[in-house]
Amino acid sequence: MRYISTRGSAPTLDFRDVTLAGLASDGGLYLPESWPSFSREQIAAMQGLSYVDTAVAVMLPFVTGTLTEAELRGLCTQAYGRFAHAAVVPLVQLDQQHWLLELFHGPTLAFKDVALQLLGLLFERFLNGSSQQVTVIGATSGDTGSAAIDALAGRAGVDVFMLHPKGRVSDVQRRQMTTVIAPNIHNIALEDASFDDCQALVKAMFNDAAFSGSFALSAVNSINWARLMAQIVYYFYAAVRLGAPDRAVAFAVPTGNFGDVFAGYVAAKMGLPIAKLIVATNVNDILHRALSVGDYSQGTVVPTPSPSMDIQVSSNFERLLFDLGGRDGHALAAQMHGFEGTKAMQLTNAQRAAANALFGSDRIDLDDMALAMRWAFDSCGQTIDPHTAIGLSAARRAGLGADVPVVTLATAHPAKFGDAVERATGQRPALPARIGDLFAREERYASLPGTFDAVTAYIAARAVAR
Ligand SMILES: Cc1ncc(COP(=O)(O)O)c(C=O)c1O
Ligand SMILES: N[C@@H](CCOP(=O)(O)O)C(=O)O
Repeated sequence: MRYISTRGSAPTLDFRDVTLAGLASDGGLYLPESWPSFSREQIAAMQGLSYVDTAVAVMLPFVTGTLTEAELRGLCTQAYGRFAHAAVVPLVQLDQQHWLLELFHGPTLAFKDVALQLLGLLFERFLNGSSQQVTVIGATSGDTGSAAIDALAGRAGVDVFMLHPKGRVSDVQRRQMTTVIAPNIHNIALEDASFDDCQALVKAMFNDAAFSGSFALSAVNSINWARLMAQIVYYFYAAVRLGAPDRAVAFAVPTGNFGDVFAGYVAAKMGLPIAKLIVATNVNDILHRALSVGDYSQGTVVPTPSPSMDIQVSSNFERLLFDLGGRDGHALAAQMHGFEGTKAMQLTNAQRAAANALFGSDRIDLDDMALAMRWAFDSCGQTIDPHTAIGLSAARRAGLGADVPVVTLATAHPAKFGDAVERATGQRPALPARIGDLFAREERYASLPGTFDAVTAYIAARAVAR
């Protein structure tokens, strides 16, 4: 399998190089040259497979030429062996129509572990025996950071510089990052910044020839193709359990950077019958505006109790526009450069119509988020986190036929957002025993102004030059 950039000018890469590369050298994002596809029989044959076996079946076409099936199986077994639930990602039924897919049983209690546990092992494998020293730069609104740090702490050949918006992640999220005291982990709290500012700085570092020429930069955000690849798996895993390929299933996805739901789009391209992908945003609603009225313009980020979705520039939307628009990289590069200049972009009618064939969207405010948390708690006995509640609220008012099963992706453990859960339900979820001492651990991080010069100077003083 070869990988091409959404902006049409970067070299095509194999799976190893695309995993280590992150952002493409033309500023675009990599995706496969073509989508692998499964027949109905191949999807039916996934019924009853374990999570690891499903992962191998779904991901093998993407790694062909770089990893053998046995190698991929070994990596998946190791990655998902660290999950605290035997099913890895259990499905929980809420009522006749609604299910939760619990993606938060990994080491850092969020869905990011599903991809980042594997990515950490891929880095180790691809760097093993090479003298290459990779500098990972990442941006986080709370969950990517801790999952990446858990996956990469102490690994040889990798330094991690993780930027988070100071004061805009939950205390549990911050401590999950800043209490990992390993020599290759560097947490940076950006002052007066949003996640979008952190993400823009990461992209600026990749796009700065002098800086990116000095270090072997790599990414752990969902701009890295391997992140999305690992997330495609759970759409197949859930859907076959609910009747696919004979029955189409809908998914409601709490969304920020459009990575998780783009993985669902890829599953559909690969042949999985998906009735609808419901894009659920909080009041930071750029994706809802884009999908409902074509208005993809960057608003000001408003801090909310679902901080991981406080995002107003959704990186992976570029991948969707590329694929929907006939994969014309040069046309898309012009459209994206326009957006980067004006911070606004109107989708064409053709782009909107193509997107609306599969996607629906909704914007969930604080009251509706709290109502969904209460409904799950009072009527179904489930404690859910604010991000999951936004997905569930959108799922329940999507108006899908009663015969369509709707799976809401439960993206984080409720204990990561104890204050918001307690406000909505009156109960404070306990931290799982494995991180029960989180608030007793020492924290270490740097606080920096959110400028390119301050951040690059900090990194340059600590990273290993090429
Ligand atoms: C708990 C949680 N839910 C939802 C999201 C949104 O996912 P995505 O950015 O892939 O759309 C994130 C962060 O990305 C998250 O951490
Ligand atoms: N919600 C994320 C931010 C988006 O990051 P990505 O790695 O999925 O692109 C976070 O919690 O950090």
